[in-house]
Amino acid sequence: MGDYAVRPLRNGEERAAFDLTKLVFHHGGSAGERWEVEREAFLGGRKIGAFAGDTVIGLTSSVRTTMRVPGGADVTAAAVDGVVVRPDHTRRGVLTGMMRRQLDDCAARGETVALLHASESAIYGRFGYGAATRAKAVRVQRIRARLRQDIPFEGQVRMLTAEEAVEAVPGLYRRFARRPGMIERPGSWWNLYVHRLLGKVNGLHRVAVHRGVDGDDGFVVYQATEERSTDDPFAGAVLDVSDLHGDGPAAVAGLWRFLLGVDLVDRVRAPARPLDEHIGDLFVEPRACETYRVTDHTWVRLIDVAGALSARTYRRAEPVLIEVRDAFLPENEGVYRIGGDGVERVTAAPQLRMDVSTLAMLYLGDRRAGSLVSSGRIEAEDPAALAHADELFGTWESPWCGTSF
Ligand SMILES: CC(=O)SCCNC(=O)CCNC(=O)[C@H](O)C(C)(C)COP(=O)(O)OP(=O)(O)OC[C@H]1O[C@@H](n2cnc3c(N)ncnc32)[C@H](O)[C@@H]1OP(=O)(O)O
Repeated sequence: MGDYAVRPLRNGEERAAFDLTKLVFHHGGSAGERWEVEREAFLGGRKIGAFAGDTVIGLTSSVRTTMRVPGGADVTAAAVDGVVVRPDHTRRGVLTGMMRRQLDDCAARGETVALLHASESAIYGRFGYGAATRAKAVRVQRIRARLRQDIPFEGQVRMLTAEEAVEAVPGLYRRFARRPGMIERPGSWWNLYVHRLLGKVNGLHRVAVHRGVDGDDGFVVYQATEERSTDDPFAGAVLDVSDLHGDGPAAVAGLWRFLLGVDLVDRVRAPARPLDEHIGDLFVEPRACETYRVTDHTWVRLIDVAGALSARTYRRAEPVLIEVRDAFLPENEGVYRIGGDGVERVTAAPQLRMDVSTLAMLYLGDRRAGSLVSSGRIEAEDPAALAHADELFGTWESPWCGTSF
Protein backbone atom coordinates (compact mmCIF):
# COMPACT_ATOMS: atom_id res chain seq x y z
CA MET A 1 0.00 0.00 0.00
CA GLY A 2 1.19 3.56 -0.67
CA ASP A 3 1.16 6.57 1.65
CA TYR A 4 -2.53 6.45 2.33
CA ALA A 5 -4.85 4.64 4.72
CA VAL A 6 -8.01 2.71 3.89
CA ARG A 7 -10.75 2.67 6.51
CA PRO A 8 -14.50 3.17 6.95
CA LEU A 9 -15.64 6.78 6.80
CA ARG A 10 -16.13 8.43 10.17
CA ASN A 11 -18.89 10.77 11.25
CA GLY A 12 -18.28 14.22 9.90
CA GLU A 13 -16.35 12.99 6.83
CA GLU A 14 -19.40 12.38 4.67
CA ARG A 15 -19.71 15.78 3.06
CA ALA A 16 -16.09 15.84 1.85
CA ALA A 17 -16.56 12.30 0.50
CA PHE A 18 -19.74 13.35 -1.30
CA ASP A 19 -17.97 16.33 -2.89
CA LEU A 20 -15.19 13.97 -4.01
CA THR A 21 -17.71 11.82 -5.90
CA LYS A 22 -19.13 14.90 -7.64
CA LEU A 23 -15.62 16.01 -8.61
CA VAL A 24 -14.57 12.63 -9.99
CA PHE A 25 -17.82 11.92 -11.87
CA HIS A 26 -17.72 15.44 -13.38
CA HIS A 27 -21.13 16.29 -11.99
CA GLY A 28 -21.83 19.96 -12.43
CA GLY A 29 -24.26 22.18 -10.60
CA SER A 30 -24.18 23.33 -7.05
CA ALA A 31 -22.68 20.72 -4.73
CA GLY A 32 -24.73 22.26 -1.92
CA GLU A 33 -28.03 21.75 -3.71
CA ARG A 34 -27.10 18.20 -4.70
CA TRP A 35 -26.15 17.42 -1.12
CA GLU A 36 -29.59 18.52 0.04
CA VAL A 37 -31.27 16.18 -2.44
CA GLU A 38 -28.92 13.20 -2.32
CA ARG A 39 -27.78 13.40 1.29
CA GLU A 40 -30.09 10.73 2.62
CA ALA A 41 -29.34 8.27 -0.18
CA PHE A 42 -25.61 8.93 0.19
CA LEU A 43 -25.64 8.38 3.94
CA GLY A 44 -27.58 5.13 3.44
CA GLY A 45 -24.52 3.33 2.07
CA ARG A 46 -21.56 1.73 3.84
CA LYS A 47 -18.55 3.82 2.94
CA ILE A 48 -14.90 2.88 2.81
CA GLY A 49 -12.52 5.76 2.17
CA ALA A 50 -8.87 6.14 1.28
CA PHE A 51 -7.11 8.95 3.12
CA ALA A 52 -3.93 10.91 2.55
CA GLY A 53 -3.50 12.32 6.03
CA ASP A 54 -6.96 13.58 6.93
CA THR A 55 -8.01 14.17 3.33
CA VAL A 56 -10.32 11.72 1.65
CA ILE A 57 -8.88 10.85 -1.77
CA GLY A 58 -10.85 7.69 -2.54
CA LEU A 59 -14.22 6.21 -1.78
CA THR A 60 -16.29 3.10 -2.36
CA SER A 61 -19.80 2.54 -1.15
CA SER A 62 -22.10 -0.44 -0.80
CA VAL A 63 -25.57 -1.19 0.44
CA ARG A 64 -26.97 -4.52 1.47
CA THR A 65 -29.66 -5.99 -0.73
CA THR A 66 -30.61 -9.31 -2.32
CA MET A 67 -30.25 -10.69 -5.82
CA ARG A 68 -32.52 -13.26 -7.47
CA VAL A 69 -30.73 -16.35 -8.78
CA PRO A 70 -31.91 -19.09 -11.17
CA GLY A 71 -34.48 -21.25 -9.43
CA GLY A 72 -36.03 -18.31 -7.55
CA ALA A 73 -33.91 -17.93 -4.41
CA ASP A 74 -32.65 -14.52 -3.31
CA VAL A 75 -29.05 -14.34 -2.11
CA THR A 76 -27.66 -11.59 0.11
CA ALA A 77 -25.82 -9.05 -1.96
CA ALA A 78 -23.77 -5.89 -1.59
CA ALA A 79 -24.73 -3.36 -4.26
CA VAL A 80 -21.54 -1.37 -4.83
CA ASP A 81 -21.46 2.14 -6.25
CA GLY A 82 -19.76 5.51 -5.94
CA VAL A 83 -16.26 4.14 -6.53
CA VAL A 84 -13.87 7.06 -7.02
CA VAL A 85 -10.23 8.05 -6.66
CA ARG A 86 -9.20 11.70 -6.86
CA PRO A 87 -7.54 12.40 -10.22
CA ASP A 88 -4.20 13.35 -8.64
CA HIS A 89 -3.98 9.98 -6.83
CA THR A 90 -4.97 7.49 -9.54
CA ARG A 91 -2.90 4.50 -10.71
CA ARG A 92 -1.08 4.08 -7.42
CA GLY A 93 -3.13 1.22 -6.06
CA VAL A 94 -5.73 3.25 -4.13
CA LEU A 95 -8.68 1.45 -5.71
CA THR A 96 -6.98 -1.90 -5.18
CA GLY A 97 -6.64 -1.14 -1.47
CA MET A 98 -10.28 -0.12 -1.18
CA MET A 99 -11.53 -3.13 -3.15
CA ARG A 100 -9.55 -5.50 -0.99
CA ARG A 101 -11.03 -3.95 2.14
CA GLN A 102 -14.55 -3.96 0.71
CA LEU A 103 -14.40 -7.60 -0.36
CA ASP A 104 -13.16 -8.62 3.10
CA ASP A 105 -15.91 -6.53 4.65
CA CYS A 106 -18.62 -8.18 2.52
CA ALA A 107 -17.23 -11.63 3.35
CA ALA A 108 -17.21 -10.79 7.08
CA ARG A 109 -20.85 -9.72 6.83
CA GLY A 110 -21.72 -13.07 5.25
CA GLU A 111 -22.83 -11.58 1.95
CA THR A 112 -23.03 -14.08 -0.86
CA VAL A 113 -22.33 -11.78 -3.79
CA ALA A 114 -21.44 -8.19 -4.59
CA LEU A 115 -22.63 -6.48 -7.73
CA LEU A 116 -22.12 -3.20 -9.52
CA HIS A 117 -22.48 -1.30 -12.78
CA ALA A 118 -19.02 -0.60 -14.15
CA SER A 119 -18.23 2.83 -15.59
CA GLU A 120 -15.43 1.18 -17.59
CA SER A 121 -15.15 -2.48 -18.42
CA ALA A 122 -11.41 -2.73 -17.67
CA ILE A 123 -11.69 -1.92 -13.98
CA TYR A 124 -13.32 -4.75 -12.04
CA GLY A 125 -12.31 -8.07 -13.60
CA ARG A 126 -9.03 -8.08 -11.66
CA PHE A 127 -10.99 -7.98 -8.39
CA GLY A 128 -13.00 -11.06 -9.34
CA TYR A 129 -16.08 -9.37 -10.77
CA GLY A 130 -17.44 -10.78 -14.02
CA ALA A 131 -20.01 -9.35 -16.42
CA ALA A 132 -22.96 -11.50 -15.34
CA THR A 133 -25.86 -9.83 -17.11
CA ARG A 134 -26.12 -7.88 -20.33
CA ALA A 135 -28.73 -5.45 -21.58
CA LYS A 136 -29.66 -4.07 -24.96
CA ALA A 137 -30.58 -0.57 -26.00
CA VAL A 138 -33.52 -0.37 -28.38
CA ARG A 139 -35.26 2.42 -30.23
CA VAL A 140 -38.58 2.29 -31.99
CA GLN A 141 -39.51 4.63 -34.80
CA ARG A 142 -43.10 5.42 -34.10
CA ILE A 143 -44.13 6.03 -37.71
CA ARG A 144 -43.04 2.49 -38.70
CA ALA A 145 -44.34 0.74 -35.59
CA ARG A 146 -47.69 -0.55 -36.83
CA LEU A 147 -48.90 -3.18 -34.35
CA ARG A 148 -49.85 -6.60 -35.67
CA GLN A 149 -53.59 -7.14 -35.58
CA ASP A 150 -53.45 -10.59 -34.02
CA ILE A 151 -51.86 -9.41 -30.76
CA PRO A 152 -54.37 -9.71 -27.94
CA PHE A 153 -54.46 -6.50 -25.94
CA GLU A 154 -56.78 -6.87 -23.00
CA GLY A 155 -55.37 -4.27 -20.66
CA GLN A 156 -55.64 -0.58 -20.10
CA VAL A 157 -53.09 2.02 -19.15
CA ARG A 158 -53.56 4.95 -16.79
CA MET A 159 -51.13 7.71 -15.93
CA LEU A 160 -50.24 8.41 -12.31
CA THR A 161 -49.44 11.64 -10.57
CA ALA A 162 -45.99 11.76 -8.99
CA GLU A 163 -47.52 11.27 -5.54
CA GLU A 164 -49.52 8.23 -6.73
CA ALA A 165 -46.42 6.79 -8.38
CA VAL A 166 -44.37 7.11 -5.20
CA GLU A 167 -47.04 5.10 -3.40
CA ALA A 168 -47.65 2.45 -6.05
CA VAL A 169 -44.42 1.75 -7.92
CA PRO A 170 -42.28 0.16 -5.17
CA GLY A 171 -44.92 -2.49 -4.51
CA LEU A 172 -45.42 -3.18 -8.20
CA TYR A 173 -41.68 -3.52 -8.78
CA ARG A 174 -41.40 -5.99 -5.90
CA ARG A 175 -44.09 -8.18 -7.47
CA PHE A 176 -42.47 -8.26 -10.92
CA ALA A 177 -38.77 -8.53 -10.02
CA ARG A 178 -38.43 -12.23 -10.69
CA ARG A 179 -35.77 -12.65 -13.33
CA PRO A 180 -32.34 -13.97 -12.32
CA GLY A 181 -30.14 -10.96 -11.66
CA MET A 182 -32.86 -8.65 -10.38
CA ILE A 183 -32.33 -7.00 -7.03
CA GLU A 184 -34.39 -5.77 -4.17
CA ARG A 185 -34.16 -2.01 -4.57
CA PRO A 186 -32.62 -0.60 -1.40
CA GLY A 187 -34.33 2.18 0.56
CA SER A 188 -31.62 4.63 -0.52
CA TRP A 189 -32.42 3.84 -4.16
CA TRP A 190 -36.12 4.56 -3.68
CA ASN A 191 -35.22 7.72 -1.88
CA LEU A 192 -33.55 9.20 -4.97
CA TYR A 193 -36.31 7.83 -7.17
CA VAL A 194 -38.87 9.72 -5.13
CA HIS A 195 -36.88 12.91 -5.53
CA ARG A 196 -36.83 12.39 -9.27
CA LEU A 197 -40.53 11.69 -9.50
CA LEU A 198 -41.49 14.58 -7.32
CA GLY A 199 -39.41 16.89 -9.42
CA LYS A 200 -36.71 17.82 -6.98
CA VAL A 201 -34.00 16.61 -9.33
CA ASN A 202 -36.00 17.12 -12.49
CA GLY A 203 -39.71 16.98 -12.91
CA LEU A 204 -39.86 15.44 -16.35
CA HIS A 205 -40.55 11.83 -15.43
CA ARG A 206 -43.95 10.40 -16.26
CA VAL A 207 -45.39 7.19 -14.86
CA ALA A 208 -48.08 4.92 -16.28
CA VAL A 209 -49.52 1.66 -14.98
CA HIS A 210 -50.92 -1.20 -17.03
CA ARG A 211 -54.01 -2.95 -15.74
CA GLY A 212 -54.65 -6.45 -17.05
CA VAL A 213 -57.50 -8.86 -16.40
CA ASP A 214 -56.21 -9.60 -12.90
CA GLY A 215 -55.36 -6.04 -11.86
CA ASP A 216 -52.27 -3.83 -12.13
CA ASP A 217 -49.57 -5.84 -13.83
CA GLY A 218 -46.97 -3.42 -15.19
CA PHE A 219 -45.57 0.08 -15.01
CA VAL A 220 -43.36 2.38 -17.02
CA VAL A 221 -41.38 5.47 -16.05
CA TYR A 222 -40.31 7.64 -18.95
CA GLN A 223 -39.13 11.09 -19.80
CA ALA A 224 -39.92 13.17 -22.88
CA THR A 225 -37.35 15.35 -24.62
CA GLU A 226 -38.44 17.86 -27.22
CA GLU A 227 -36.50 17.74 -30.48
CA ARG A 228 -38.07 20.74 -32.20
CA SER A 229 -35.66 23.33 -33.50
CA THR A 230 -35.67 26.27 -35.88
CA ASP A 231 -34.42 23.93 -38.59
CA ASP A 232 -36.96 21.24 -37.80
CA PRO A 233 -39.99 22.94 -36.24
CA PHE A 234 -42.28 19.89 -36.57
CA ALA A 235 -39.97 17.25 -35.10
CA GLY A 236 -41.65 15.07 -32.50
CA ALA A 237 -40.28 14.38 -29.05
CA VAL A 238 -38.24 11.36 -27.93
CA LEU A 239 -39.52 9.25 -25.06
CA ASP A 240 -36.76 7.71 -22.97
CA VAL A 241 -37.86 4.74 -20.93
CA SER A 242 -35.94 4.47 -17.66
CA ASP A 243 -37.96 1.79 -15.90
CA LEU A 244 -40.39 -0.70 -17.42
CA HIS A 245 -41.52 -3.87 -15.72
CA GLY A 246 -44.45 -6.15 -16.32
CA ASP A 247 -45.91 -9.34 -15.00
CA GLY A 248 -45.47 -11.21 -18.27
CA PRO A 249 -45.32 -10.35 -21.96
CA ALA A 250 -48.91 -9.05 -22.28
CA ALA A 251 -48.28 -6.30 -19.74
CA VAL A 252 -44.96 -5.36 -21.36
CA ALA A 253 -46.61 -5.27 -24.80
CA GLY A 254 -49.47 -3.15 -23.43
CA LEU A 255 -47.01 -0.63 -22.04
CA TRP A 256 -45.18 -0.38 -25.35
CA ARG A 257 -48.49 0.08 -27.14
CA PHE A 258 -49.23 2.96 -24.77
CA LEU A 259 -45.82 4.59 -25.32
CA LEU A 260 -46.20 4.37 -29.07
CA GLY A 261 -49.64 5.94 -28.81
CA VAL A 262 -48.39 9.11 -27.13
CA ASP A 263 -48.90 12.01 -29.54
CA LEU A 264 -46.20 14.37 -30.81
CA VAL A 265 -43.54 11.68 -30.43
CA ASP A 266 -41.16 10.43 -33.15
CA ARG A 267 -39.16 7.80 -31.26
CA VAL A 268 -39.22 5.73 -28.10
CA ARG A 269 -35.88 4.62 -26.66
CA ALA A 270 -35.10 2.16 -23.92
CA PRO A 271 -31.41 1.90 -23.04
CA ALA A 272 -31.31 -1.29 -20.96
CA ARG A 273 -33.76 -4.06 -21.82
CA PRO A 274 -33.42 -7.84 -21.34
CA LEU A 275 -31.74 -9.66 -24.23
CA ASP A 276 -34.72 -11.96 -24.76
CA GLU A 277 -37.30 -9.17 -24.99
CA HIS A 278 -38.11 -8.73 -28.69
CA ILE A 279 -40.33 -5.68 -29.05
CA GLY A 280 -40.01 -5.83 -32.85
CA ASP A 281 -42.17 -8.97 -32.80
CA LEU A 282 -45.16 -6.78 -31.95
CA PHE A 283 -44.98 -4.92 -35.25
CA VAL A 284 -45.95 -5.67 -38.82
CA GLU A 285 -42.48 -4.41 -39.62
CA PRO A 286 -40.19 -5.88 -36.91
CA ARG A 287 -37.30 -3.62 -37.96
CA ALA A 288 -39.25 -0.66 -36.60
CA CYS A 289 -37.49 -1.67 -33.40
CA GLU A 290 -33.75 -1.42 -33.74
CA THR A 291 -31.25 -2.79 -31.20
CA TYR A 292 -28.46 -0.25 -31.30
CA ARG A 293 -26.24 -1.49 -28.48
CA VAL A 294 -25.69 -4.62 -26.40
CA THR A 295 -23.47 -4.13 -23.36
CA ASP A 296 -22.44 -5.69 -20.10
CA HIS A 297 -24.90 -4.56 -17.45
CA THR A 298 -24.23 -5.88 -13.95
CA TRP A 299 -20.88 -7.18 -12.82
CA VAL A 300 -21.19 -9.81 -10.12
CA ARG A 301 -18.55 -10.91 -7.61
CA LEU A 302 -19.14 -14.28 -5.98
CA ILE A 303 -18.00 -13.54 -2.42
CA ASP A 304 -18.95 -16.96 -1.08
CA VAL A 305 -18.53 -19.27 -4.05
CA ALA A 306 -19.92 -22.39 -2.35
CA GLY A 307 -22.92 -20.48 -0.99
CA ALA A 308 -23.64 -18.80 -4.32
CA LEU A 309 -23.37 -22.01 -6.32
CA SER A 310 -25.60 -23.89 -3.88
CA ALA A 311 -28.27 -21.17 -3.87
CA ARG A 312 -29.21 -21.59 -7.52
CA THR A 313 -30.74 -24.56 -9.27
CA TYR A 314 -29.32 -26.34 -12.32
CA ARG A 315 -30.78 -28.13 -15.25
CA ARG A 316 -30.42 -31.86 -15.51
CA ALA A 317 -27.12 -32.80 -17.11
CA GLU A 318 -23.90 -34.65 -16.40
CA PRO A 319 -22.22 -33.01 -13.38
CA VAL A 320 -19.08 -30.97 -14.00
CA LEU A 321 -15.94 -30.50 -11.91
CA ILE A 322 -14.80 -26.87 -11.92
CA GLU A 323 -11.64 -25.53 -10.36
CA VAL A 324 -12.01 -21.92 -9.23
CA ARG A 325 -9.09 -19.51 -8.75
CA ASP A 326 -9.56 -16.46 -6.54
CA ALA A 327 -6.62 -14.15 -5.85
CA PHE A 328 -8.53 -11.86 -3.45
CA LEU A 329 -10.59 -14.38 -1.44
CA PRO A 330 -8.44 -17.53 -1.50
CA GLU A 331 -10.82 -19.48 0.75
CA ASN A 332 -12.97 -19.82 -2.38
CA GLU A 333 -10.24 -21.69 -4.24
CA GLY A 334 -10.83 -25.34 -4.91
CA VAL A 335 -12.76 -27.81 -7.03
CA TYR A 336 -16.56 -27.78 -7.05
CA ARG A 337 -18.74 -30.59 -8.33
CA ILE A 338 -21.85 -29.00 -9.81
CA GLY A 339 -24.80 -31.13 -10.83
CA GLY A 340 -28.57 -31.09 -11.10
CA ASP A 341 -28.64 -32.63 -7.61
CA GLY A 342 -26.54 -29.91 -5.95
CA VAL A 343 -23.04 -28.60 -5.37
CA GLU A 344 -20.18 -29.87 -3.25
CA ARG A 345 -16.50 -29.17 -2.78
CA VAL A 346 -14.39 -32.15 -3.77
CA THR A 347 -10.75 -33.13 -4.07
CA ALA A 348 -11.09 -34.71 -7.52
CA ALA A 349 -9.16 -33.45 -10.56
CA PRO A 350 -11.10 -30.70 -12.37
CA GLN A 351 -12.51 -30.89 -15.88
CA LEU A 352 -12.63 -27.09 -16.26
CA ARG A 353 -10.47 -24.40 -14.65
CA MET A 354 -11.42 -20.74 -14.41
CA ASP A 355 -11.03 -17.56 -12.42
CA VAL A 356 -13.86 -16.53 -10.10
CA SER A 357 -14.67 -13.64 -12.49
CA THR A 358 -15.36 -16.12 -15.31
CA LEU A 359 -17.53 -18.23 -13.04
CA ALA A 360 -19.60 -15.08 -12.44
CA MET A 361 -20.21 -14.81 -16.19
CA LEU A 362 -21.72 -18.30 -16.15
CA TYR A 363 -23.46 -17.95 -12.80
CA LEU A 364 -26.77 -16.36 -13.81
CA GLY A 365 -26.92 -18.16 -17.15
CA ASP A 366 -25.84 -15.25 -19.35
CA ARG A 367 -22.76 -16.67 -21.04
CA ARG A 368 -21.87 -20.03 -22.55
CA ALA A 369 -18.80 -21.99 -21.45
CA GLY A 370 -18.11 -22.82 -25.09
CA SER A 371 -17.51 -19.17 -25.97
CA LEU A 372 -15.50 -18.51 -22.82
CA VAL A 373 -13.08 -21.30 -23.69
CA SER A 374 -12.33 -19.75 -27.06
CA SER A 375 -11.27 -16.50 -25.40
CA GLY A 376 -8.99 -18.38 -23.01
CA ARG A 377 -11.09 -17.63 -19.94
CA ILE A 378 -11.74 -21.32 -19.34
CA GLU A 379 -9.12 -24.04 -19.55
CA ALA A 380 -10.80 -27.27 -20.51
CA GLU A 381 -9.01 -30.46 -19.36
CA ASP A 382 -12.07 -32.35 -20.57
CA PRO A 383 -13.78 -30.48 -23.46
CA ALA A 384 -16.93 -32.63 -23.14
CA ALA A 385 -17.57 -30.86 -19.83
CA LEU A 386 -18.19 -27.56 -21.66
CA ALA A 387 -21.48 -28.74 -23.11
CA HIS A 388 -22.49 -30.18 -19.74
CA ALA A 389 -21.71 -26.87 -18.05
CA ASP A 390 -23.84 -25.02 -20.60
CA GLU A 391 -26.72 -27.37 -20.04
CA LEU A 392 -26.46 -27.10 -16.25
CA PHE A 393 -26.10 -23.31 -16.03
CA GLY A 394 -28.53 -22.42 -18.85
CA THR A 395 -31.70 -20.54 -17.88
CA TRP A 396 -35.09 -20.21 -19.46
CA GLU A 397 -35.13 -16.41 -19.21
CA SER A 398 -32.17 -14.15 -19.91
CA PRO A 399 -30.80 -12.80 -16.65
CA TRP A 400 -31.27 -9.05 -16.30
CA CYS A 401 -30.89 -6.52 -13.53
CA GLY A 402 -33.27 -3.77 -14.63
CA THR A 403 -32.13 -1.32 -11.95
CA SER A 404 -29.47 1.34 -12.36
CA PHE A 405 -27.67 2.12 -9.14
C1 LIG B 1 -19.41 0.86 -9.40
C2 LIG B 1 -18.82 2.18 -9.76
O1 LIG B 1 -18.89 3.12 -9.02
S1 LIG B 1 -18.11 2.35 -11.32
C3 LIG B 1 -17.24 3.89 -11.23
C4 LIG B 1 -15.75 3.72 -11.19
N1 LIG B 1 -15.16 5.06 -11.06
C5 LIG B 1 -14.87 5.85 -12.11
O2 LIG B 1 -14.97 5.49 -13.29
C6 LIG B 1 -14.45 7.25 -11.75
C7 LIG B 1 -13.17 7.68 -12.48
N2 LIG B 1 -12.05 6.79 -12.22
C8 LIG B 1 -11.47 6.68 -10.99
O3 LIG B 1 -11.89 7.28 -10.01
C9 LIG B 1 -10.26 5.76 -10.89
O4 LIG B 1 -9.54 5.82 -12.09
C10 LIG B 1 -10.62 4.28 -10.61
C11 LIG B 1 -11.43 4.20 -9.33
C12 LIG B 1 -11.39 3.67 -11.75
C13 LIG B 1 -9.30 3.48 -10.49
O5 LIG B 1 -8.60 3.93 -9.35
P1 LIG B 1 -7.00 3.72 -9.22
O6 LIG B 1 -6.67 4.04 -7.82
O7 LIG B 1 -6.33 4.45 -10.30
O8 LIG B 1 -6.86 2.17 -9.48
P2 LIG B 1 -5.57 1.29 -9.09
O9 LIG B 1 -4.35 2.18 -9.09
O10 LIG B 1 -5.83 0.54 -7.84
O11 LIG B 1 -5.55 0.34 -10.33
C14 LIG B 1 -5.37 -1.03 -10.27
C15 LIG B 1 -5.13 -1.56 -11.65
O12 LIG B 1 -6.29 -1.32 -12.45
C16 LIG B 1 -5.94 -0.56 -13.61
N3 LIG B 1 -6.99 0.41 -13.84
C17 LIG B 1 -7.56 1.18 -12.92
N4 LIG B 1 -8.50 1.96 -13.49
C18 LIG B 1 -8.50 1.65 -14.80
C19 LIG B 1 -9.24 2.12 -15.89
N5 LIG B 1 -10.19 3.06 -15.73
N6 LIG B 1 -8.99 1.57 -17.09
C20 LIG B 1 -8.03 0.64 -17.23
N7 LIG B 1 -7.30 0.15 -16.21
C21 LIG B 1 -7.53 0.66 -15.01
C22 LIG B 1 -4.63 0.13 -13.24
O13 LIG B 1 -3.88 0.47 -14.37
C23 LIG B 1 -3.96 -0.90 -12.38
O14 LIG B 1 -3.40 -1.89 -13.21
P3 LIG B 1 -1.95 -2.51 -12.90
O15 LIG B 1 -2.06 -3.13 -11.53
O16 LIG B 1 -1.77 -3.52 -13.99
O17 LIG B 1 -1.02 -1.37 -12.93
